[in-house]
Amino acid sequence: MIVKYGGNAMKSLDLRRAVAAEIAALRAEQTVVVVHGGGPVIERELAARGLPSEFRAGLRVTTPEAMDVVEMALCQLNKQLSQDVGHAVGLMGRDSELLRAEVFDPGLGRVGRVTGVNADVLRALIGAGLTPVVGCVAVGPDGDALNVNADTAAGAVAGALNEGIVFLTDVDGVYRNYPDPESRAAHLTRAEVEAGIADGWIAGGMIPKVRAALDALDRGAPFAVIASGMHAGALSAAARGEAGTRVTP
Ligand SMILES: Nc1ncnc2c1ncn2[C@@H]1O[C@H](COP(=O)(O)OP(=O)(O)O)[C@@H](O)[C@H]1O
Ligand SMILES: CC(=O)N[C@@H](CCC(=O)OP(=O)(O)O)C(=O)O
Repeated sequence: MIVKYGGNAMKSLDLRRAVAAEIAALRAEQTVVVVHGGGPVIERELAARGLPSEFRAGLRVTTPEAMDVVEMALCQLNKQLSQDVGHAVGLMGRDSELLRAEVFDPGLGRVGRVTGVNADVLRALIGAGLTPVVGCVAVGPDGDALNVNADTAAGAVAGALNEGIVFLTDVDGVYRNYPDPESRAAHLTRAEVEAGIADGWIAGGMIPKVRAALDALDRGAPFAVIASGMHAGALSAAARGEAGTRVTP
């Protein structure tokens, strides 16, 4: 299974370690590949350098200067997470061309769209009993780094490995009436997702997440669930289909 671990569910060291412990526990039952973001860490490092943060439809406008900061911040986080999870190897998309990408939209700067995943590297690590922990910086056609939204990267990895995916975040799933948790949708079809984006009740960072879920299903993932990483036991409940929002074709 692929676990996408985002910045909102790692805002404190305690939370980060709690999620890592859940990932480690899940590994007793099944093979796990972790794909991570780190939005809040990136924000902090950009702010420390006086660089602005601007998002369009959930994607960070990434100047070459910001790209350096994104890569630096995510590389450090990658090593911390891989240590937290244990028996793991931390990799970025540049390692063995694990994540290849092209420029998504020149207006967003160095933001990437994934064009290829080196699944053999992941399979080799898994075969050696190691958990891959993948940071969402890809290599572009020019050999330079591209900033890929971590949900998008995780969806592409799930598709390439034909494995199911759980997107961990700070809400219990997709709410029909955000921020009311009572309005969580247990299931959403592609048509409902598209309508939700068009009508505006799926917004901001939830847009790349639902799109990545659909993309993962299109590429061959057997299931895609968006769930909270904020409560103990949430990951295994989501993996069993007992929590979160399951996106279906
Ligand atoms: N319909 C919705 N249901 C739940 N969350 C939503 C919805 N629309 C927008 N959101 C926002 O999406 C956020 C999750 O996306 P994001 O902040 O990118 O998370 P992460 O950093 O965990 O990837 C939620 O915290 C919430 O603010
Ligand atoms: C292009 C783009 O938006 N890249 C994201 C990559 C990190 C990420 O996605 O982190 P979360 O999973 O914590 O949101 C960014 O720069 O914030």
